[in-house]
Amino acid sequence: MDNRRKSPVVRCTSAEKDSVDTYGAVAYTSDYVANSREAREFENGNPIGDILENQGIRIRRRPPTGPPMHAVGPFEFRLENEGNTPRNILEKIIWDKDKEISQLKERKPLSVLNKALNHAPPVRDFVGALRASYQRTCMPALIAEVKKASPSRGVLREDFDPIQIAKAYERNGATCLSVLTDEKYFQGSFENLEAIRRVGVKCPLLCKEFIIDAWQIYYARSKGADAILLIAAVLPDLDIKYMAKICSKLGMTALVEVHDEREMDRVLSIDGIQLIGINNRNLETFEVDISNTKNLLEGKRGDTIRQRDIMVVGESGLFTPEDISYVQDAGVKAVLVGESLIKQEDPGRGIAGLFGKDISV
Ligand SMILES: O=C(O)c1ccccc1NCC(=O)[C@H](O)[C@H](O)COP(=O)(O)O
Repeated sequence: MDNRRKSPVVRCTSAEKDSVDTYGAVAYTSDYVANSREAREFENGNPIGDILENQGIRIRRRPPTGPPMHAVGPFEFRLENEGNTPRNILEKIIWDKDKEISQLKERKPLSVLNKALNHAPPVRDFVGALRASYQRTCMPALIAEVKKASPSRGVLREDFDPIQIAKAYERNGATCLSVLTDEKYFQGSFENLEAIRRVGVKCPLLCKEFIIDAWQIYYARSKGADAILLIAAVLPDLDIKYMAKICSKLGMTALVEVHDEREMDRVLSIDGIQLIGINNRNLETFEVDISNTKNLLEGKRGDTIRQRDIMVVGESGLFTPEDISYVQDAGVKAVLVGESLIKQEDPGRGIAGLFGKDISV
């Protein structure tokens, strides 16, 4: 029997260690540390950097070397390290998130979070609610997004009251809510998530975050989240597998987001994924094209999804009843909508406008 995968000690070459640090594949502290890194080393015998490249992951977890600016000599000339400039907005968000999480983790280590989990509100069945809604209405279930601002559109709504918006969404037929928690780029917060649950909104809640560390899943649960987002463009397969496992242990749902064929194929090769989001927005360029949903659901991919009864969510750029019909015809059973609702004078009523009818009945 080959016991190597069970060994608790894994030695990386320095090149491997550098690429682990740069790409920052999840830093675990359990047996999984050994197993996942080991698995990575053994997968085709390649170092981590090559494995990520093989999976088409271009987003680096942190700058390759040193800080983006550094001081030189006694006069403190500041030099820009151009190699350390993020290649696109998604990479910039991830680099900032990485720093933010290391600080948060120091303040609230897992031992502290574990205690908080005992006081968290009970988990609601996010994917179950979407399935039930689709079966009941034969229309895509709505995940309505509580979103104040975004990097592509700036501030979407000045008079932003997350609790009133969440209540209005629920009253007007949303099945689930997506709550942005990133502060820097979306002006969201975990306080919003907590408050929405605390005031008695019953819709299951998706914590809309850039998850790059398993710690964030426990944190989201401690704040009342029922589901989290895993972005395939950012996370290697092993991270998705591991994080999806943590979700199911906590009773949560993982919404695994893809944007292109390659990401879809990667996610379909992972066992047990129940909910896949197809983002019509390219997070590197901000281009939005709803035909992306249709393209990714054509042919064999669509067949596999139907055979496995995977629920697909159409995400971003949905504004009209025609858009909803278009993605439904393509095969989605749920939609995730932010901008087109939040910009309405009455975001709750905006739901009837989006679907072309009142869906609260
Ligand atoms: O919305 C952005 O500008 C954005 C930029 C970088 C990363 C993620 C981003 N958005 C996340 C989402 O995909 C959307 O919030 C969500 O799908 C709703 O989209 P929309 O209905 O178009 O607001």
